[in-house]
Amino acid sequence: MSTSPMNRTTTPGRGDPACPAVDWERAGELARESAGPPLPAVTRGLAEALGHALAAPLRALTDLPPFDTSAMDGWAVAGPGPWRPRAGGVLAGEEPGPLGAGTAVRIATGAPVPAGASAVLRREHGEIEESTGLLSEHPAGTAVPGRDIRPRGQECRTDDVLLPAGTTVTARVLGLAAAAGYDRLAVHRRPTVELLVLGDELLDSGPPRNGRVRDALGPLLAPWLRDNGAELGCRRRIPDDPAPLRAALRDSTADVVLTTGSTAAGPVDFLHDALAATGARLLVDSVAVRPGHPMLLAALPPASDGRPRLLVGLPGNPLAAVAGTVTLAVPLLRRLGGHTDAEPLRTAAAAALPGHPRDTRLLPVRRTDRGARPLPFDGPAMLRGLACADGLAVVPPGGVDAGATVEVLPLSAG
Ligand SMILES: Nc1nc2c(c(=O)[nH]1)N[C@H]1C(S)=C(S)[C@@H](COP(=O)(O)OP(=O)(O)OC[C@H]3O[C@@H](n4cnc5c(N)ncnc54)[C@H](O)[C@@H]3O)O[C@H]1N2
Ligand code: MOO
Repeated sequence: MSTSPMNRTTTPGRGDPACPAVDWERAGELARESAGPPLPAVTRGLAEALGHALAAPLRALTDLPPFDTSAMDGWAVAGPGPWRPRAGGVLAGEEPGPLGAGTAVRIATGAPVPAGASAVLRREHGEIEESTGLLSEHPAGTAVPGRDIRPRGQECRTDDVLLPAGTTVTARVLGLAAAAGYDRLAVHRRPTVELLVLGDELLDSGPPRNGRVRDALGPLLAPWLRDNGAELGCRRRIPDDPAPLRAALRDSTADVVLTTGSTAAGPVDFLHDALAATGARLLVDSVAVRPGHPMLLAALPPASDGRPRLLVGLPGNPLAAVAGTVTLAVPLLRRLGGHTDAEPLRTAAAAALPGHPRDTRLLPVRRTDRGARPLPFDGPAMLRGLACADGLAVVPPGGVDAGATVEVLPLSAG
């Protein structure tokens, strides 16, 4: 009997009626459950904390604003006018002396308001009369007590919880943490990921040629995974040969190994065999979703230091791989990294969204004023629709009528 790969007939685990495809929602739950508790907390400088999840609530280390602050350029005034202006002025960053009743001092936006001041009079509302040298307000009654003063503690008091644990550290969170006095943050360690791209037909540069195609998934997945809190270590191509794949699965020290391709029953689809040979345990072996149904999740034997290791097998067809990413990889990585799950987004369907007879369908859509609009070029091997999309509609079996509500998984702008 020939040993050519074309003669392989084994399809371990697949198409087996005793082992049906997992329901789409359940697949995401299984991915989260397989993560176990989030990875341990570590301390990081602000810039390094970007993309991690907070391991503890972010509590204010100060009142904000930390002192009564001028909201405008003008004069700090004490009591009703007219006022006698004091020499000099108060700039942001200075600590002014107290202001006596009936006097005023020039003040800049952001400067601490002197003790005794009752209001800030904007530059455009004050005038110094040449004859008397006194400052008066226009119109009268402008400098009511508290006007244009941001009172100490207006935004928060020391120890207030500003953000809960599990919040993803974004640029906006870094800004708030710095304002609240932080130099370092307690965050969860990010899961390390090794990305293995399978397929001898793949090219790394230039146009497709001689029956070969470009690797679209390496460039697509690396930033997508980082965006979901992964620390992407190694990204490499594995030849269509069982031995190097087995070695890669055995030797990887990453928390999560992500493979692309080789999930199905083709002549060189060695992933199932390699998992079996490595002693991996299949947790999900195909999901009732289109595209992407051959996706899989497995527990690899632990690392030498005892750390659990998981594997997500993404199908090779590019849109199917994206379906596997949002179904299994993203929930797994976010749970490992300690990120709180986002609330599901529901919106109207701007047009009928065609469904699969039995399985969930993930359909690239663009969110418009009238709801989620399906995009052309949504085949499993296509990326053209996805590149224009800002969401993936989760279309239940049978489809969604125009105007009906549908869940949408948002796609980041990055
Ligand atoms: N007899 C059956 N054949 C197939 C079935 C099935 O149920 N029965 N399922 C189909 C479905 S659905 C999918 S999805 C694919 C999954 O295949 P694999 O995960 O084994 O992936 P490959 O065979 O390696 O590749 C499939 C396709 O994708 C292209 N590819 C792979 N990697 C990349 C990449 N990094 N960048 C761009 N394109 C990639 C590859 O060249 C193939 O064209 O199986 C179906 N077959
Ligand atoms: O998963 Mo295949 O259709 O799901 O390309």
